Amino acid sequence: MSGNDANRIRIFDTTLRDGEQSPGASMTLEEKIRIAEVLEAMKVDIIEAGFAIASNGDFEAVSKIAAQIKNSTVCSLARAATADIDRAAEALKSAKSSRIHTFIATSPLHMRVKLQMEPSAVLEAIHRSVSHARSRMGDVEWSAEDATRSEIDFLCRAVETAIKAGASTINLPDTVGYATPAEYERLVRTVIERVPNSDKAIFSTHCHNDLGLAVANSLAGVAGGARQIECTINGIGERAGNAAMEEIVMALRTRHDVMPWHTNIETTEIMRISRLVSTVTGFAVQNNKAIVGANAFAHESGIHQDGVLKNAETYEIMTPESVGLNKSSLVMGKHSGRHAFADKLRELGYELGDNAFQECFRRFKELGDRKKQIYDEDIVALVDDEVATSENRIQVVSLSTHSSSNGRAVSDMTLRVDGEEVSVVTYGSGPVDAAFNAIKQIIGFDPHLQLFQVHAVTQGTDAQAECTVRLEEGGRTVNGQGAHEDTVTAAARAYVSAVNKLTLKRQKTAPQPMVAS
Ligand SMILES: CC(=O)SCCNC(=O)CCNC(=O)[C@H](O)C(C)(C)COP(=O)(O)OP(=O)(O)OC[C@H]1O[C@@H](n2cnc3c(N)ncnc32)[C@H](O)[C@@H]1OP(=O)(O)O
Ligand SMILES: CC(C)C(=O)C(=O)O
Repeated sequence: MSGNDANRIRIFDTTLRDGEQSPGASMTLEEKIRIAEVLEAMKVDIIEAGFAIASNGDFEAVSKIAAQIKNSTVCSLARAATADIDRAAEALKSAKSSRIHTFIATSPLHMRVKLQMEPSAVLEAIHRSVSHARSRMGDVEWSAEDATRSEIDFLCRAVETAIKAGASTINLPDTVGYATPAEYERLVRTVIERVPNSDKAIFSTHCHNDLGLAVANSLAGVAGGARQIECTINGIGERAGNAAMEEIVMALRTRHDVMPWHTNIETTEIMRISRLVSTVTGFAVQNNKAIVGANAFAHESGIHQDGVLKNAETYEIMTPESVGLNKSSLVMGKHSGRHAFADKLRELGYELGDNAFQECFRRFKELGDRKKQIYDEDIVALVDDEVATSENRIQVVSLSTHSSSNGRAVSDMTLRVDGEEVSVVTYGSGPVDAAFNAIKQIIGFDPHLQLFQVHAVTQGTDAQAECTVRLEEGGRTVNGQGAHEDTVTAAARAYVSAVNKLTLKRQKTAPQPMVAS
Protein backbone atom coordinates (compact mmCIF):
# COMPACT_ATOMS: atom_id res chain seq x y z
CA MET A 1 0.00 0.00 0.00
CA SER A 2 1.49 3.34 -0.91
CA GLY A 3 0.44 6.71 0.41
CA ASN A 4 1.27 10.07 1.77
CA ASP A 5 3.95 9.65 4.45
CA ALA A 6 1.99 11.88 6.82
CA ASN A 7 -0.55 9.07 6.82
CA ARG A 8 1.90 6.35 7.71
CA ILE A 9 1.16 4.66 11.05
CA ARG A 10 4.06 3.11 12.93
CA ILE A 11 3.23 -0.16 14.59
CA PHE A 12 4.81 -0.54 18.02
CA ASP A 13 4.33 -4.11 19.19
CA THR A 14 4.41 -4.72 22.92
CA THR A 15 3.44 -8.41 22.97
CA LEU A 16 6.75 -9.24 24.66
CA ARG A 17 6.39 -6.55 27.33
CA ASP A 18 2.77 -5.55 28.05
CA GLY A 19 1.56 -8.83 26.50
CA GLU A 20 3.75 -10.78 28.87
CA GLN A 21 2.19 -8.85 31.76
CA SER A 22 -1.00 -10.89 31.20
CA PRO A 23 -1.21 -13.10 34.27
CA GLY A 24 0.06 -16.54 33.25
CA ALA A 25 1.60 -15.47 29.95
CA SER A 26 5.30 -15.74 30.79
CA MET A 27 7.44 -16.72 27.84
CA THR A 28 10.86 -18.32 27.72
CA LEU A 29 13.82 -16.60 26.10
CA GLU A 30 13.68 -18.90 23.07
CA GLU A 31 9.95 -18.25 22.66
CA LYS A 32 10.45 -14.49 22.84
CA ILE A 33 13.15 -14.67 20.19
CA ARG A 34 10.88 -16.72 17.90
CA ILE A 35 8.09 -14.18 18.31
CA ALA A 36 10.47 -11.27 17.70
CA GLU A 37 11.66 -12.91 14.48
CA VAL A 38 8.13 -13.17 13.15
CA LEU A 39 7.36 -9.60 14.24
CA GLU A 40 10.41 -8.49 12.29
CA ALA A 41 9.33 -10.56 9.27
CA MET A 42 5.95 -8.86 9.35
CA LYS A 43 7.69 -5.44 9.33
CA VAL A 44 6.71 -4.23 12.76
CA ASP A 45 8.36 -0.81 13.21
CA ILE A 46 9.20 -1.08 16.91
CA ILE A 47 9.38 -4.22 19.06
CA GLU A 48 9.16 -3.59 22.79
CA ALA A 49 11.19 -6.60 23.88
CA GLY A 50 10.79 -6.22 27.64
CA PHE A 51 11.44 -4.18 30.75
CA ALA A 52 15.18 -4.65 31.20
CA ILE A 53 15.36 -3.89 34.91
CA ALA A 54 12.47 -6.19 35.80
CA SER A 55 14.61 -9.32 36.02
CA ASN A 56 17.75 -10.90 34.65
CA GLY A 57 15.54 -12.92 32.32
CA ASP A 58 13.97 -9.75 30.92
CA PHE A 59 17.40 -8.16 30.55
CA GLU A 60 18.69 -11.19 28.67
CA ALA A 61 15.63 -11.28 26.41
CA VAL A 62 15.99 -7.60 25.50
CA SER A 63 19.76 -8.06 24.91
CA LYS A 64 19.37 -11.15 22.73
CA ILE A 65 16.52 -9.69 20.70
CA ALA A 66 18.48 -6.44 20.31
CA ALA A 67 21.46 -8.36 18.98
CA GLN A 68 19.41 -10.43 16.58
CA ILE A 69 16.75 -8.15 15.11
CA LYS A 70 17.99 -5.93 12.29
CA ASN A 71 14.94 -4.57 10.54
CA SER A 72 12.83 -3.34 13.45
CA THR A 73 13.73 -0.93 16.23
CA VAL A 74 14.12 -2.80 19.54
CA CYS A 75 12.90 -1.05 22.65
CA SER A 76 13.00 -1.53 26.42
CA LEU A 77 10.70 0.00 29.00
CA ALA A 78 12.17 1.98 31.93
CA ARG A 79 10.67 3.87 34.83
CA ALA A 80 11.66 7.49 35.45
CA ALA A 81 14.74 6.23 37.25
CA THR A 82 18.39 6.36 36.31
CA ALA A 83 18.99 2.71 37.15
CA ASP A 84 16.09 1.59 34.91
CA ILE A 85 17.30 3.72 32.02
CA ASP A 86 20.89 2.55 32.35
CA ARG A 87 19.77 -1.07 32.45
CA ALA A 88 17.66 -0.54 29.33
CA ALA A 89 20.55 1.16 27.52
CA GLU A 90 22.88 -1.66 28.52
CA ALA A 91 20.47 -4.32 27.24
CA LEU A 92 20.01 -2.48 23.95
CA LYS A 93 23.66 -1.71 23.29
CA SER A 94 24.12 -4.19 20.44
CA ALA A 95 20.93 -3.25 18.60
CA LYS A 96 21.11 -1.85 15.09
CA SER A 97 18.23 0.46 15.93
CA SER A 98 17.07 0.96 19.51
CA ARG A 99 14.75 3.01 21.68
CA ILE A 100 14.39 3.67 25.39
CA HIS A 101 10.77 3.98 26.45
CA THR A 102 10.48 5.77 29.76
CA PHE A 103 7.26 6.59 31.56
CA ILE A 104 5.69 8.08 34.64
CA ALA A 105 2.09 8.51 35.68
CA THR A 106 0.46 11.93 35.31
CA SER A 107 -3.04 11.40 36.73
CA PRO A 108 -3.82 12.93 40.13
CA LEU A 109 -4.69 9.52 41.56
CA HIS A 110 -1.50 7.82 40.44
CA MET A 111 0.72 10.72 41.44
CA ARG A 112 -0.83 11.06 44.89
CA VAL A 113 -1.45 7.43 45.84
CA LYS A 114 1.04 5.36 43.91
CA LEU A 115 4.02 7.59 43.31
CA GLN A 116 3.35 9.78 46.34
CA MET A 117 4.84 12.67 44.43
CA GLU A 118 3.75 16.25 43.97
CA PRO A 119 2.96 17.18 40.35
CA SER A 120 5.98 19.51 40.32
CA ALA A 121 8.20 16.57 41.32
CA VAL A 122 6.72 14.51 38.52
CA LEU A 123 7.58 17.27 36.03
CA GLU A 124 11.15 17.28 37.36
CA ALA A 125 11.31 13.49 37.09
CA ILE A 126 10.16 13.70 33.48
CA HIS A 127 12.84 16.24 32.65
CA ARG A 128 15.54 14.27 34.46
CA SER A 129 14.61 10.85 33.09
CA VAL A 130 14.10 11.87 29.47
CA SER A 131 17.32 13.93 29.49
CA HIS A 132 19.22 11.00 30.93
CA ALA A 133 17.69 8.59 28.41
CA ARG A 134 18.69 10.97 25.62
CA SER A 135 22.23 11.03 26.93
CA ARG A 136 22.27 7.23 26.47
CA MET A 137 20.28 6.91 23.23
CA GLY A 138 19.13 8.94 20.25
CA ASP A 139 15.60 7.57 20.17
CA VAL A 140 13.55 8.17 23.33
CA GLU A 141 9.84 7.66 23.85
CA TRP A 142 8.05 9.07 26.84
CA SER A 143 4.67 7.87 28.13
CA ALA A 144 2.23 9.65 30.40
CA GLU A 145 0.85 6.67 32.27
CA ASP A 146 -2.90 7.04 32.93
CA ALA A 147 -3.03 9.96 30.50
CA THR A 148 -6.78 9.60 30.00
CA ARG A 149 -7.46 10.30 33.68
CA SER A 150 -4.95 13.16 33.85
CA GLU A 151 -5.83 16.85 34.06
CA ILE A 152 -5.39 18.24 30.59
CA ASP A 153 -3.38 21.31 31.64
CA PHE A 154 -0.93 19.20 33.62
CA LEU A 155 -0.74 16.58 30.88
CA CYS A 156 0.15 19.28 28.32
CA ARG A 157 2.89 20.64 30.59
CA ALA A 158 4.25 17.12 31.11
CA VAL A 159 4.29 16.45 27.35
CA GLU A 160 5.97 19.78 26.65
CA THR A 161 8.64 18.97 29.28
CA ALA A 162 9.30 15.54 27.78
CA ILE A 163 9.69 16.94 24.26
CA LYS A 164 11.98 19.71 25.51
CA ALA A 165 14.12 17.09 27.23
CA GLY A 166 14.48 15.20 23.95
CA ALA A 167 11.61 12.70 23.60
CA SER A 168 10.75 12.18 19.95
CA THR A 169 7.74 9.96 20.58
CA ILE A 170 5.00 10.90 23.04
CA ASN A 171 2.62 8.18 24.11
CA LEU A 172 -0.75 8.98 25.71
CA PRO A 173 -1.87 5.68 27.22
CA ASP A 174 -5.39 4.81 28.18
CA THR A 175 -3.80 2.71 30.91
CA VAL A 176 -7.02 1.45 32.45
CA GLY A 177 -9.15 1.28 29.30
CA TYR A 178 -11.42 4.06 30.56
CA ALA A 179 -11.75 6.37 27.57
CA THR A 180 -14.40 6.38 24.87
CA PRO A 181 -13.36 6.87 21.24
CA ALA A 182 -14.69 10.45 21.06
CA GLU A 183 -12.91 11.39 24.28
CA TYR A 184 -9.67 9.77 23.22
CA GLU A 185 -9.65 11.44 19.81
CA ARG A 186 -10.27 14.79 21.54
CA LEU A 187 -7.49 14.16 24.06
CA VAL A 188 -4.87 13.43 21.41
CA ARG A 189 -5.99 16.35 19.25
CA THR A 190 -6.04 18.76 22.20
CA VAL A 191 -2.56 17.81 23.39
CA ILE A 192 -1.14 18.17 19.88
CA GLU A 193 -2.85 21.55 19.43
CA ARG A 194 -1.94 22.95 22.82
CA VAL A 195 1.64 21.78 23.33
CA PRO A 196 3.83 24.37 21.60
CA ASN A 197 6.58 21.95 20.54
CA SER A 198 4.27 19.04 19.61
CA ASP A 199 5.47 19.13 16.00
CA LYS A 200 8.84 17.76 17.20
CA ALA A 201 7.33 14.46 18.26
CA ILE A 202 5.27 11.62 16.91
CA PHE A 203 2.21 10.97 19.07
CA SER A 204 1.28 7.45 20.02
CA THR A 205 -1.71 5.52 21.33
CA HIS A 206 -1.55 2.71 23.89
CA CYS A 207 -5.08 1.57 24.69
CA HIS A 208 -6.22 -1.10 27.08
CA ASN A 209 -9.35 -3.11 26.53
CA ASP A 210 -11.16 -3.00 29.87
CA LEU A 211 -14.36 -1.81 28.17
CA GLY A 212 -13.67 -3.58 24.88
CA LEU A 213 -12.76 -0.25 23.25
CA ALA A 214 -9.00 -0.63 22.77
CA VAL A 215 -9.03 -0.93 18.98
CA ALA A 216 -11.73 1.71 18.51
CA ASN A 217 -9.84 4.09 20.80
CA SER A 218 -6.54 3.48 18.99
CA LEU A 219 -8.12 4.32 15.64
CA ALA A 220 -9.80 7.36 17.20
CA GLY A 221 -6.39 8.43 18.50
CA VAL A 222 -5.06 8.26 14.97
CA ALA A 223 -7.95 10.43 13.81
CA GLY A 224 -6.87 12.87 16.53
CA GLY A 225 -3.33 13.02 15.11
CA ALA A 226 -1.42 10.03 16.54
CA ARG A 227 0.89 8.30 14.09
CA GLN A 228 2.08 5.38 16.19
CA ILE A 229 -0.12 2.66 17.64
CA GLU A 230 1.01 0.42 20.49
CA CYS A 231 -0.61 -2.98 20.37
CA THR A 232 -0.16 -6.70 20.90
CA ILE A 233 -0.79 -9.88 18.97
CA ASN A 234 -4.19 -11.39 19.84
CA GLY A 235 -4.73 -8.35 22.07
CA ILE A 236 -2.99 -9.96 25.03
CA GLY A 237 -1.84 -7.75 27.87
CA GLU A 238 -2.49 -6.52 31.37
CA ARG A 239 -6.05 -7.38 32.60
CA ALA A 240 -8.41 -7.38 29.58
CA GLY A 241 -5.46 -6.81 27.28
CA ASN A 242 -4.30 -4.24 24.75
CA ALA A 243 -5.46 -3.21 21.33
CA ALA A 244 -5.06 -6.21 19.02
CA MET A 245 -2.55 -5.54 16.28
CA GLU A 246 -4.28 -7.77 13.74
CA GLU A 247 -7.56 -5.90 14.20
CA ILE A 248 -5.96 -2.47 13.85
CA VAL A 249 -3.94 -3.38 10.80
CA MET A 250 -6.81 -5.11 9.02
CA ALA A 251 -9.28 -2.35 9.92
CA LEU A 252 -6.95 0.25 8.41
CA ARG A 253 -6.42 -1.89 5.33
CA THR A 254 -10.02 -2.92 4.80
CA ARG A 255 -11.57 0.49 5.47
CA HIS A 256 -8.97 2.60 3.72
CA ASP A 257 -11.91 4.34 2.07
CA VAL A 258 -12.80 6.05 5.36
CA MET A 259 -9.46 5.87 7.21
CA PRO A 260 -6.70 7.19 4.95
CA TRP A 261 -3.85 5.85 7.10
CA HIS A 262 -1.66 2.87 6.36
CA THR A 263 0.88 0.64 8.07
CA ASN A 264 3.83 -1.30 6.67
CA ILE A 265 2.66 -4.57 8.15
CA GLU A 266 2.91 -7.73 6.07
CA THR A 267 -0.58 -8.92 6.84
CA THR A 268 -0.09 -12.43 5.43
CA GLU A 269 1.99 -13.22 8.54
CA ILE A 270 -0.94 -12.49 10.86
CA MET A 271 -2.22 -16.05 11.29
CA ARG A 272 1.29 -17.41 11.82
CA ILE A 273 2.12 -14.95 14.60
CA SER A 274 -1.32 -15.30 16.18
CA ARG A 275 -0.92 -19.07 16.43
CA LEU A 276 2.62 -18.76 17.69
CA VAL A 277 1.65 -16.33 20.46
CA SER A 278 -1.33 -18.47 21.39
CA THR A 279 0.79 -21.63 21.58
CA VAL A 280 3.58 -19.98 23.52
CA THR A 281 1.34 -18.29 26.09
CA GLY A 282 -1.23 -21.07 26.27
CA PHE A 283 -3.93 -18.41 25.74
CA ALA A 284 -6.42 -19.88 23.32
CA VAL A 285 -7.87 -17.44 20.80
CA GLN A 286 -11.63 -17.37 21.15
CA ASN A 287 -13.41 -18.84 18.11
CA ASN A 288 -15.27 -15.64 17.27
CA LYS A 289 -12.24 -13.35 17.71
CA ALA A 290 -11.99 -10.86 14.83
CA ILE A 291 -9.41 -11.68 12.14
CA VAL A 292 -7.70 -14.64 13.84
CA GLY A 293 -10.52 -16.61 15.51
CA ALA A 294 -11.27 -20.07 14.12
CA ASN A 295 -14.65 -18.81 12.91
CA ALA A 296 -13.44 -15.51 11.41
CA PHE A 297 -13.47 -16.99 7.91
CA ALA A 298 -15.79 -19.93 8.54
CA HIS A 299 -19.40 -20.25 7.44
CA GLU A 300 -21.89 -22.84 8.62
CA SER A 301 -25.30 -21.58 7.57
CA GLY A 302 -26.57 -22.83 4.24
CA ILE A 303 -27.53 -19.38 2.95
CA HIS A 304 -24.10 -17.94 3.78
CA GLN A 305 -22.32 -20.98 2.37
CA ASP A 306 -24.29 -20.71 -0.85
CA GLY A 307 -23.40 -17.00 -1.06
CA VAL A 308 -19.71 -17.59 -0.38
CA LEU A 309 -19.56 -20.36 -2.97
CA LYS A 310 -21.05 -17.98 -5.54
CA ASN A 311 -18.87 -15.04 -4.49
CA ALA A 312 -16.96 -14.84 -1.20
CA GLU A 313 -17.53 -11.09 -0.99
CA THR A 314 -21.15 -11.75 -0.10
CA TYR A 315 -20.07 -12.59 3.44
CA GLU A 316 -16.36 -11.76 3.64
CA ILE A 317 -15.03 -8.20 3.82
CA MET A 318 -11.41 -9.30 3.52
CA THR A 319 -9.83 -12.35 1.97
CA PRO A 320 -8.53 -15.18 4.14
CA GLU A 321 -5.35 -15.08 2.04
CA SER A 322 -4.72 -11.48 3.16
CA VAL A 323 -4.19 -12.69 6.74
CA GLY A 324 -2.28 -15.81 5.76
CA LEU A 325 -5.07 -18.37 5.65
CA ASN A 326 -5.35 -20.62 2.62
CA LYS A 327 -9.06 -20.18 2.20
CA SER A 328 -12.25 -19.67 4.10
CA SER A 329 -13.84 -22.78 5.47
CA LEU A 330 -17.35 -23.96 5.04
CA VAL A 331 -18.09 -25.63 8.34
CA MET A 332 -20.47 -28.49 7.83
CA GLY A 333 -23.28 -28.71 10.33
CA LYS A 334 -27.02 -28.82 10.74
CA HIS A 335 -27.37 -25.33 9.24
CA SER A 336 -25.63 -26.26 5.98
CA GLY A 337 -27.52 -26.54 2.73
CA ARG A 338 -27.25 -28.68 -0.40
CA HIS A 339 -24.85 -26.32 -2.24
CA ALA A 340 -22.27 -26.52 0.52
CA PHE A 341 -22.78 -30.26 0.99
CA ALA A 342 -22.25 -30.85 -2.72
CA ASP A 343 -19.12 -28.67 -2.63
CA LYS A 344 -17.78 -30.63 0.35
CA LEU A 345 -18.43 -33.94 -1.43
CA ARG A 346 -16.53 -32.70 -4.49
CA GLU A 347 -13.65 -31.61 -2.24
CA LEU A 348 -13.62 -35.07 -0.66
CA GLY A 349 -13.57 -36.68 -4.09
CA TYR A 350 -17.13 -38.03 -4.30
CA GLU A 351 -19.42 -37.92 -7.27
CA LEU A 352 -22.84 -39.17 -6.29
CA GLY A 353 -25.92 -39.78 -8.34
CA ASP A 354 -29.02 -37.82 -7.50
CA ASN A 355 -30.66 -40.42 -5.26
CA ALA A 356 -27.50 -41.21 -3.35
CA PHE A 357 -26.84 -37.48 -2.92
CA GLN A 358 -30.34 -36.85 -1.53
CA GLU A 359 -30.07 -39.80 0.84
CA CYS A 360 -26.60 -38.75 2.02
CA PHE A 361 -27.85 -35.20 2.54
CA ARG A 362 -30.80 -36.47 4.57
CA ARG A 363 -28.50 -38.56 6.76
CA PHE A 364 -26.05 -35.65 7.04
CA LYS A 365 -28.82 -33.37 8.34
CA GLU A 366 -29.88 -36.04 10.83
CA LEU A 367 -26.29 -36.37 11.98
CA GLY A 368 -26.06 -32.59 12.31
CA ASP A 369 -29.03 -32.59 14.66
CA ARG A 370 -27.32 -35.10 16.90
CA LYS A 371 -23.68 -34.12 16.66
CA LYS A 372 -22.13 -30.76 17.55
CA GLN A 373 -19.33 -30.76 15.01
CA ILE A 374 -19.29 -32.63 11.75
CA TYR A 375 -15.80 -33.37 10.51
CA ASP A 376 -14.75 -34.40 7.02
CA GLU A 377 -14.19 -37.90 8.42
CA ASP A 378 -17.84 -38.05 9.50
CA ILE A 379 -18.97 -37.22 6.00
CA VAL A 380 -16.59 -39.75 4.47
CA ALA A 381 -17.87 -42.44 6.84
CA LEU A 382 -21.47 -41.51 6.16
CA VAL A 383 -21.09 -41.44 2.37
CA ASP A 384 -19.02 -44.63 2.25
CA ASP A 385 -21.64 -46.32 4.37
CA GLU A 386 -24.43 -45.04 2.15
CA VAL A 387 -22.67 -45.92 -1.10
CA ALA A 388 -21.82 -49.37 0.23
CA THR A 389 -25.35 -50.14 1.41
CA SER A 390 -27.76 -48.29 -0.89
CA GLU A 391 -27.95 -51.12 -3.45
CA ASN A 392 -28.17 -53.86 -0.83
CA ARG A 393 -31.08 -56.25 -0.68
CA ILE A 394 -31.04 -56.14 3.11
CA GLN A 395 -31.03 -52.78 4.90
CA VAL A 396 -31.29 -51.68 8.51
CA VAL A 397 -34.48 -49.68 8.99
CA SER A 398 -34.42 -49.22 12.75
CA LEU A 399 -32.80 -50.62 15.81
CA SER A 400 -33.29 -50.01 19.46
CA THR A 401 -31.46 -51.87 22.16
CA HIS A 402 -31.59 -51.98 25.90
CA SER A 403 -28.75 -53.27 28.00
CA SER A 404 -27.64 -53.25 31.59
CA SER A 405 -24.44 -54.10 33.43
CA ASN A 406 -25.88 -57.15 35.12
CA GLY A 407 -28.34 -58.72 32.75
CA ARG A 408 -29.20 -59.66 29.20
CA ALA A 409 -29.60 -57.14 26.43
CA VAL A 410 -32.64 -56.92 24.25
CA SER A 411 -32.82 -55.67 20.68
CA ASP A 412 -35.83 -54.52 18.67
CA MET A 413 -34.74 -54.62 15.06
CA THR A 414 -36.46 -53.91 11.75
CA LEU A 415 -34.73 -54.83 8.49
CA ARG A 416 -35.93 -54.21 4.96
CA VAL A 417 -35.39 -57.35 2.92
CA ASP A 418 -36.10 -57.06 -0.80
CA GLY A 419 -38.38 -54.13 -0.05
CA GLU A 420 -40.31 -55.88 2.73
CA GLU A 421 -39.96 -54.79 6.35
CA VAL A 422 -39.40 -57.52 8.93
CA SER A 423 -39.16 -56.93 12.70
CA VAL A 424 -38.00 -59.15 15.55
CA VAL A 425 -37.19 -58.81 19.22
CA THR A 426 -34.19 -60.84 20.33
CA TYR A 427 -31.89 -61.21 23.30
CA GLY A 428 -28.15 -61.43 23.70
CA SER A 429 -25.33 -61.18 26.20
CA GLY A 430 -24.88 -57.52 25.20
CA PRO A 431 -26.54 -55.07 22.81
CA VAL A 432 -24.30 -55.97 19.86
CA ASP A 433 -24.88 -59.67 20.42
CA ALA A 434 -28.64 -59.06 20.65
CA ALA A 435 -28.58 -57.03 17.42
CA PHE A 436 -26.56 -59.67 15.56
CA ASN A 437 -28.96 -62.38 16.81
CA ALA A 438 -31.84 -60.34 15.39
CA ILE A 439 -30.19 -60.15 11.97
CA LYS A 440 -29.43 -63.87 11.98
CA GLN A 441 -33.00 -64.66 12.92
CA ILE A 442 -34.35 -62.53 10.08
CA ILE A 443 -31.96 -63.79 7.40
CA GLY A 444 -32.31 -67.41 8.52
CA PHE A 445 -28.70 -68.49 8.59
CA ASP A 446 -25.81 -68.24 11.02
CA PRO A 447 -22.46 -67.24 9.52
CA HIS A 448 -19.34 -67.50 11.65
CA LEU A 449 -18.19 -64.14 13.04
CA GLN A 450 -14.43 -63.97 12.47
CA LEU A 451 -13.77 -60.34 13.30
CA PHE A 452 -15.60 -57.49 14.96
CA GLN A 453 -13.78 -54.18 15.17
CA VAL A 454 -14.90 -50.71 16.23
CA HIS A 455 -13.15 -47.37 16.04
CA ALA A 456 -14.25 -43.78 16.56
CA VAL A 457 -14.10 -41.73 13.35
CA THR A 458 -13.40 -38.45 15.16
CA GLN A 459 -12.84 -37.29 18.71
CA GLY A 460 -15.51 -36.69 21.34
CA THR A 461 -18.19 -38.88 22.83
CA ASP A 462 -20.55 -37.90 20.01
CA ALA A 463 -18.11 -39.24 17.41
CA GLN A 464 -19.34 -41.66 14.78
CA ALA A 465 -18.30 -45.27 15.26
CA GLU A 466 -16.99 -47.16 12.27
CA CYS A 467 -17.38 -50.92 12.54
CA THR A 468 -15.93 -53.76 10.54
CA VAL A 469 -17.42 -57.23 10.65
CA ARG A 470 -15.86 -60.30 8.97
CA LEU A 471 -18.17 -63.25 8.36
CA GLU A 472 -17.36 -66.72 7.10
CA GLU A 473 -19.74 -69.32 5.83
CA GLY A 474 -19.09 -72.40 3.71
CA GLY A 475 -15.54 -71.27 2.88
CA ARG A 476 -16.74 -67.82 1.80
CA THR A 477 -15.29 -64.87 3.73
CA VAL A 478 -16.56 -61.28 3.47
CA ASN A 479 -15.99 -57.98 5.26
CA GLY A 480 -18.73 -55.46 5.94
CA GLN A 481 -18.45 -51.88 7.18
CA GLY A 482 -20.96 -49.63 8.89
CA ALA A 483 -20.84 -46.16 10.42
CA HIS A 484 -23.18 -44.43 12.81
CA GLU A 485 -22.92 -42.30 15.91
CA ASP A 486 -24.71 -45.11 17.76
CA THR A 487 -22.09 -47.84 18.05
CA VAL A 488 -24.59 -50.71 18.10
CA THR A 489 -26.30 -49.37 14.97
CA ALA A 490 -22.89 -49.07 13.30
CA ALA A 491 -22.20 -52.70 14.24
CA ALA A 492 -25.57 -53.83 12.89
CA ARG A 493 -25.02 -51.94 9.65
CA ALA A 494 -21.59 -53.57 9.30
CA TYR A 495 -23.07 -57.01 9.95
CA VAL A 496 -25.86 -56.42 7.44
CA SER A 497 -23.35 -55.13 4.88
CA ALA A 498 -21.33 -58.34 5.28
CA VAL A 499 -24.49 -60.46 5.08
CA ASN A 500 -25.40 -58.74 1.79
CA LYS A 501 -22.03 -59.66 0.33
CA LEU A 502 -22.35 -63.18 1.65
CA THR A 503 -25.82 -63.69 0.21
CA LEU A 504 -24.58 -62.45 -3.16
CA LYS A 505 -21.81 -65.02 -3.06
CA ARG A 506 -24.22 -67.73 -1.85
CA GLN A 507 -26.74 -66.95 -4.60
CA LYS A 508 -24.07 -67.44 -7.22
CA THR A 509 -23.67 -71.05 -6.04
CA ALA A 510 -26.86 -72.17 -4.26
CA PRO A 511 -29.70 -69.63 -3.89
CA GLN A 512 -31.32 -69.77 -0.44
CA PRO A 513 -34.58 -68.31 0.92
CA MET A 514 -34.02 -64.77 2.22
CA VAL A 515 -36.64 -64.52 4.90
CA ALA A 516 -37.09 -67.04 7.67
CA SER A 517 -40.54 -68.49 7.57
C1 LIG B 1 1.20 0.57 33.09
C2 LIG B 1 2.29 -0.41 32.99
O1 LIG B 1 2.15 -1.39 32.34
S1 LIG B 1 3.70 -0.03 33.77
C3 LIG B 1 4.71 -1.45 33.64
C4 LIG B 1 4.27 -2.48 34.60
N1 LIG B 1 5.13 -3.62 34.50
C5 LIG B 1 5.72 -4.14 35.57
O2 LIG B 1 5.60 -3.66 36.66
C6 LIG B 1 6.47 -5.40 35.33
C7 LIG B 1 7.89 -5.36 35.84
N2 LIG B 1 7.99 -4.84 37.16
C8 LIG B 1 8.87 -5.32 38.09
O3 LIG B 1 9.57 -6.29 37.86
C9 LIG B 1 9.00 -4.59 39.36
O4 LIG B 1 7.77 -3.93 39.66
C10 LIG B 1 10.15 -3.56 39.29
C11 LIG B 1 11.47 -4.30 39.14
C12 LIG B 1 9.98 -2.61 38.13
C13 LIG B 1 10.18 -2.73 40.56
O5 LIG B 1 10.18 -3.61 41.62
P1 LIG B 1 10.29 -3.06 43.14
O6 LIG B 1 11.49 -2.18 43.24
O7 LIG B 1 10.26 -4.23 44.02
O8 LIG B 1 9.04 -2.10 43.35
P2 LIG B 1 7.50 -2.43 43.29
O9 LIG B 1 7.16 -3.07 42.03
O10 LIG B 1 7.07 -3.14 44.53
O11 LIG B 1 6.88 -0.95 43.35
C14 LIG B 1 7.04 -0.09 42.28
C15 LIG B 1 7.86 1.12 42.70
O12 LIG B 1 8.14 1.87 41.50
C16 LIG B 1 7.56 3.17 41.62
N3 LIG B 1 7.17 3.58 40.30
C17 LIG B 1 6.11 3.16 39.60
N4 LIG B 1 6.13 3.73 38.40
C18 LIG B 1 7.22 4.51 38.34
C19 LIG B 1 7.77 5.30 37.36
N5 LIG B 1 7.21 5.38 36.16
N6 LIG B 1 8.90 5.96 37.61
C20 LIG B 1 9.50 5.89 38.82
N7 LIG B 1 9.01 5.10 39.80
C21 LIG B 1 7.88 4.43 39.56
C22 LIG B 1 6.43 2.98 42.60
O13 LIG B 1 6.01 4.19 43.14
C23 LIG B 1 7.09 2.07 43.60
O14 LIG B 1 8.00 2.85 44.32
P3 LIG B 1 8.28 2.67 45.90
O15 LIG B 1 8.98 1.37 46.02
O16 LIG B 1 9.13 3.82 46.25
O17 LIG B 1 6.95 2.69 46.56
C1 LIG C 1 3.97 2.01 30.38
C2 LIG C 1 2.73 2.37 29.65
C3 LIG C 1 2.99 2.61 28.23
C4 LIG C 1 1.69 1.34 29.79
O1 LIG C 1 1.91 0.17 29.59
C5 LIG C 1 0.34 1.77 30.12
O2 LIG C 1 0.15 2.92 30.49
O3 LIG C 1 -0.58 0.94 30.03
